[in-house]
Amino acid sequence: MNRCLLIVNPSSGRERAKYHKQNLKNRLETMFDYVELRETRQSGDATDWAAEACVSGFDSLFCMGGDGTLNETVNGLAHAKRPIPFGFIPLGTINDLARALHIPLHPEEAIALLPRCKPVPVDIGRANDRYFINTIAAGVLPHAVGHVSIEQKTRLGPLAYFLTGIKAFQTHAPSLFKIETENEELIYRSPLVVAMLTNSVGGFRNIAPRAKVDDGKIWLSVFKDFTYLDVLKMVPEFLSGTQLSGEYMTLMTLTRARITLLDDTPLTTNMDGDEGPSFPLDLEVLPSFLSVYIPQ
Ligand SMILES: Nc1ncnc2c1ncn2[C@@H]1O[C@H](COP(=O)(O)OP(=O)(O)OP(=O)(O)O)[C@@H](O)[C@H]1O
Repeated sequence: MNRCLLIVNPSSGRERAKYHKQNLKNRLETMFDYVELRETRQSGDATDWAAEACVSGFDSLFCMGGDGTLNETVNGLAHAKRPIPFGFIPLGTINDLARALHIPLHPEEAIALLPRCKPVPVDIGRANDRYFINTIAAGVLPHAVGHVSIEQKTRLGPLAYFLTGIKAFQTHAPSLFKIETENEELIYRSPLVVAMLTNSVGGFRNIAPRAKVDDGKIWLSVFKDFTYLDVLKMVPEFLSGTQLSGEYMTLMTLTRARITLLDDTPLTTNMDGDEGPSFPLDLEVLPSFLSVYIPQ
């Protein structure tokens, strides 16, 4: 018997799950003999249930929620010895992984496509003792983005992050980072460092457009220190979707790195849209570690 666990975060995406969960369960029941629906009540539920699903006889796992729910689910799967294939229905504001994997951003469309989905290998990243599937970032932008309110997200969607970021650059102070890779040790003063596994960051594809979910690489972008005028100059390039030039950032690929903050001023990190681990960061890519249901 084919068993599937469905994890739904009822609070994600302005509480829209209630409109889609039954439709999603019905659709999954056409693909699996048994579908168990569980709704999260608090932070940590999705991680615990995903880890448990891998050892209690479930064959696949689906989740519906925003990037936070997705990251929690990935962390549960990553801690398992043998992670089961998983799929997700995006409900959040940005949904970077869905964008990178061409999963429709509208839940109804994503649900309708499920019978045409197959599990394919996808890289994940480790940052200290946690895992990410999209990005880990540090600097003025992630710091400001972490303070975007639910009201702003509801009113403006992804634009809320963009406008907050632009505003943050006006008063930014760059930080001093040491980046130790497999081959070298680099020192940068930078307002923003982003490690990516996919080509979508904050809904934009300008930083590492050639990144692929299964290329076995972390794409590390270190932004150069720039003035507010530079930021204004960058806006049209950013909105047009073309890759940001070397004038604004240094882009490198690696499989592991240690990033140390050399300043005394503390800096938070943002991992897959929520607060991430503290410095120093030990990053490593785990190539093709998870199987994710993707439309074929
Ligand atoms: N029943 C619940 N009520 C409130 N919060 C919950 C509940 N279940 C889980 N959570 C927490 O909600 C957090 C936010 O969820 P998630 O990121 O999926 O939604 P979102 O904030 O709407 O999406 P996004 O960040 O992409 O805009 C999760 O990290 C999780 O810990």
